[in-house]
Order: sequence, then structure tokens, then C-alpha cells
Amino acid sequence: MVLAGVAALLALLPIAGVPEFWITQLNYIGLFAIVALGLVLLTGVSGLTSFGQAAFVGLGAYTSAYLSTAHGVSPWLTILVALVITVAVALALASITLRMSGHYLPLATIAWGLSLYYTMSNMEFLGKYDGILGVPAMEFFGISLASGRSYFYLIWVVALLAAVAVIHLLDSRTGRAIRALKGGVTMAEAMGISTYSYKVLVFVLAAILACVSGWLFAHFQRTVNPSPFAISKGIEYLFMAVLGGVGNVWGAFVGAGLVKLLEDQLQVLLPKLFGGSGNYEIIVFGIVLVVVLKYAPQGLWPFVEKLAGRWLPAQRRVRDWADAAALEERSKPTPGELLLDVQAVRKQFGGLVAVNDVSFTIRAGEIIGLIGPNGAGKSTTFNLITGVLPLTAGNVTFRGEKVGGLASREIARRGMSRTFQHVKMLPEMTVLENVALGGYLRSHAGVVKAMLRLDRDEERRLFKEAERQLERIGMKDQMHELAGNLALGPARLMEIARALCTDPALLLLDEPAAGLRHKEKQALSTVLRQLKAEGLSILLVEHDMDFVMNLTDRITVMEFGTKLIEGTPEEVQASPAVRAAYLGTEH
Ligand SMILES: Nc1ncnc2c1ncn2[C@@H]1O[C@H](COP(=O)(O)OP(=O)(O)OP(=O)(O)O)[C@@H](O)[C@H]1O
Repeated sequence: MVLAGVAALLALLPIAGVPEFWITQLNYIGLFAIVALGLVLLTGVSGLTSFGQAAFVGLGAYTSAYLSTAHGVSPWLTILVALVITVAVALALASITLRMSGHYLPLATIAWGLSLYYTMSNMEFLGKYDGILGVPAMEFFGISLASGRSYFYLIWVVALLAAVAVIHLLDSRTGRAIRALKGGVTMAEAMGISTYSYKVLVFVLAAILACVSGWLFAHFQRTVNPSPFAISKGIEYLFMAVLGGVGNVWGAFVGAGLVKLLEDQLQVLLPKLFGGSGNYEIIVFGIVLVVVLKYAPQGLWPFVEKLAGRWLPAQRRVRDWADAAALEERSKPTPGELLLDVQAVRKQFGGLVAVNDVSFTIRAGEIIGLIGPNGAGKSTTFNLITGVLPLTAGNVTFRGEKVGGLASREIARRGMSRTFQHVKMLPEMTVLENVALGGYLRSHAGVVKAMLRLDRDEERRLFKEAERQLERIGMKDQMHELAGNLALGPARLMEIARALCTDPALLLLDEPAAGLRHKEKQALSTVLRQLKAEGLSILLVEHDMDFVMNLTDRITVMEFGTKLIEGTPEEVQASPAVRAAYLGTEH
């Protein structure tokens, strides 16, 4: 509704006598916003910082300018060539840079941003620093788009369509996978998501958006030269995204608008103030960026949203999945069947043997406890089974298949699902959406389907399943709450619902009772008992002896990386060795 209103208002501007100057400004804002939109996806949503987007704008602009001037190719075809080149370059750069972490990635983006800029600037056939003149205007079914007023429609139709496509994408199976990138790779991979593939995907999508903006830019300016594609412009694009609110699609528009308007004012004002000419506005931008990062790290969009919230009702996901078909389920193991066989697994961290040839088995329908004092090697064993850590030696067989050495997402695909000692979730998503992330491997819709909203049937099925799992653990009433607002107890339960949403054959819980209050522990215990009654098999890594004693069928006790004893809770409780291990005395 609001979007339709904004679109209608924009459509009226060129015919409502708005001065040419403002139409030109709005054209630039639309062009910049398309690039910043890519940065919202890349930096805001996925946590990958790029200073090099201007180079992709240049690729789009130069490809179209060259082909349309030197070879007379229609701009409607040049965009296809530009996109092919951009995707190829983005894939090549992604393969080199996206495995880098920390500060190396932004540094690498500066490096290739500079390389592409100087490549474009030194090509004879691209006119070197003079660039290409006489780029033809576009036509749309015989209508000339030579004037800024007519071109305005093309720019803003593309910008708004791109925004809507990104909004649709973010609210989809793929979007949840992309959003999971920011929460670290371990959780996403445990849900079956190939984090590297999704990083490449957002990188390519951001490059495509920059390329489209460059293509539009070339036929708007009708001339291209290297300066708008320099690294300083790349920094400015990032500044727009950060200023507007890098976590939100509309932040890209707010940021692009503010930076463009501010830049124009400052370019007039500052030389008057300081005398002489110079890019003084860069200094002001730098200061503003520091202030924004310090006082409003989410950018300005949240303020706009808060203001708008006074008049517009808060939007809640419409519960439209009541009659959706259930998701398919995997074949379940028969009770008593050997489910997990851990055979002499070993993990060495340098000279430290954290797990020393530990073996145990789990049969379908059992709850098995893995306990031991701090540092005994429980979590490491757990990570070896789930593929988070590679085995130094030994093997793990799951449902008759060797899984030792597989990536954790491959193990998840085979029906093992886990929770984490320190809850890993996406705090800005609702409880329901977090749980739906667990259904990733049970669904298929990709980027294009999501952008075109052709994934709604599957989404309804996913949300129905997520709601069912929340109901199973008694959290249905909280499904619309933001996950970040949950207390620790409900957050741990939410993780269990997310793991259940993967339709596991074996559920692995890493210290689920840690940090819980007595009442919360009781609630958790009830849920786990109920899951067992429903036939689920569970491996429980726990520190809390009492919690484990009342729940499990069998217990394996570890100490200093080795298996101390295995037996029923009664046997373990009666063991002097276990008591000594917990009390820290000799045995
Ligand atoms: N990545 C790592 N690098 C080096 N040492 C590690 C690593 N992870 C764990 N360790 C060491 O391995 C040993 C076992 O740790 P682990 O976390 O598996 O124990 P735990 O039984 O789960 O303990 P807690 O109950 O405190 O979580 C500890 O001595 C720990 O310091």
C-alpha cells in the first residue's frame, strides 16, 4: 500500500512541473540507490563489506557505452552482455576473495576495485581517461528516453522493482539462508546451508545491481569516463548504505538521497568557506560516518520507521498456512535399530588430546547422555559427530553410513540435527522464521522463484511445519516475537524446535540446561520426555548430573578426553569413579 503510494507520487513528479534540477537529482538518487541496495544485501544482511562496488558500476557503464557507440548495439542488448561480463568477473573475484575472513575481505575489495578502475582507465579502446563520448540515448518501443524526465521513469521503475525483488528475496527460504550468514557459519551449516555458496550468491547479486545502475548511468549521462567508478565512489556507496541503514532495503534509498543532496550542498558551500577548490565534502562525509557508526549503527532508517510507526500499524506475518500441505518426512529408523555408532573417535589440538578414542552407540528411540566435568571433551566429541570439527582418527557411522569426514551440512542432510551450547539464532527474525530456517533442507525454492513470489506455496508449508514444531514444544504463542527478545530458556527451546523442523532421525543437544532456572529446566525436561515418547532419539551433552539422571536411558561419562564408564543412570550414579571425577578427587 505504502509502496504503491510512493510509486504513484514518483510517477506524478515529472509531469507535475517539478524543475529539471530536481528531476536530475532524483535520477541520480535512483541510480545510487540501486547500488546501495546491493550493499544492503552484501554488507547489511550478510556481513560482507565491499568497497569495490563502483568498479561493477563501471563494468556495466563501459560495456554498454562501448558496444552501443563502437558497434551500434541496442542498449537493451548491451545490458545482457554487461550482465554476463559482470557475473563472470564477480564469480572470479568471489572465488579468490570470499574465503577470506576478518579485515582481509574489505582490503581485497579495495584491491580489485582499484585494479578494475585502472584497467578501465588504461584501455585504448575505452578512451583511456577521456572515456567514451556520444553514448546514444535509449528508446522504449519508439519513445525516446533522451530527456531526464522520460529517463526518470526507467530509473525509478528499475530501482523500485529491484527493491521489491530484494524484499521478496529476504522473506524467503533463500533469504533466511542469506540472513543466517551473519550469525556465523556453524549454525547455518548445521541447518544444511552451504554458506560459501550463499556468500557467492549475494556477492553476484550485489554486482548485478551495480552493473544495472552503471548501464542506466551510461545512457543517462551519454558519456562515460573512469572517475565515477573510482574507489572513492565505492566508499561513497558504502557510506550511503551505512548512513541510510544497511540492514534495510529502504535504507539504501534514504542513504542515496541524503548523500546526493548533502554532497551538492557541500560542494557549493565548502569551497566558499575554505577558499580554493577541493573535495572537502569527503572530510565531512568521513566525520558524519564516524558519528553515525557511533550513535546510530543501524543508520537512519530505524528512525524513519519509528516515526512512520506512529501512523502505520505494525505489520505481522499473516497466518495463511493453516490449510497448507505438510512437508515430506524422511523414513524413520525402527525402534531399537543401531542409529549412531561412534568408533574410537579422537581429536588432537596440537599436543592436547581433547578426545581420546571414545566409542559409544545410540539405538533408535533412546536418550543417551554424554556427561563429564568441565573440559572433559564432551563438546568436542559432539562437534566430531556433527562434522563441525574434523576427526583426527576414528569413525562415525550414522544409519549404516560412514559420516566421519563429511561436512556438517552433509551430516545434517542425513538426519542429524543439533542445538548449540551458546544459543545461535538470528535475533532480528521472529521465532517462527528462526524455526523455519530448520526446514531449509526440506524445501527447494531458489532466488528467482523468491524474487517473483512463486515460492509462496512452499513457504506456507514451511511456516505450517515451523508452527507445528513450536506447538510441539509449547511455544506457539510466542511465534511472532522477535527471537532476540527471548529469555535463555525459551531461546533454547526455540533452538530445539528449529532442530525438529529439520525432521531429524537423531537430535543432538549441547548442554541444553546450561544457564536455565529451575522452572525452565523442568519445562525442558518435560519437552524432552515428550519427544522421547514420540519415538525420537536424542544425544544429550550435559554438565548437570541431576538433569541427565532423570531423563536418559544410558550415560557415557568422560573425563580428560577419555571414556570413564558407560551404563544406566543408576550404575553411573553408584560409580565411585564418576563421583570422584565430579568432585575432582583421585580414583
Ligand atoms: N579449538 C580448540 N583448540 C584447542 N583446544 C581446544 C579446542 N576446543 C576445545 N579444546 C580443549 O579440549 C578440551 C575439551 O574441551 P571441551 O569443550 O570438549 O570440553 P567439555 O567437556 O565440553 O567442557 P565444558 O563442559 O566446559 O563445555 C579442553 O581442554 C579444551 O580447552
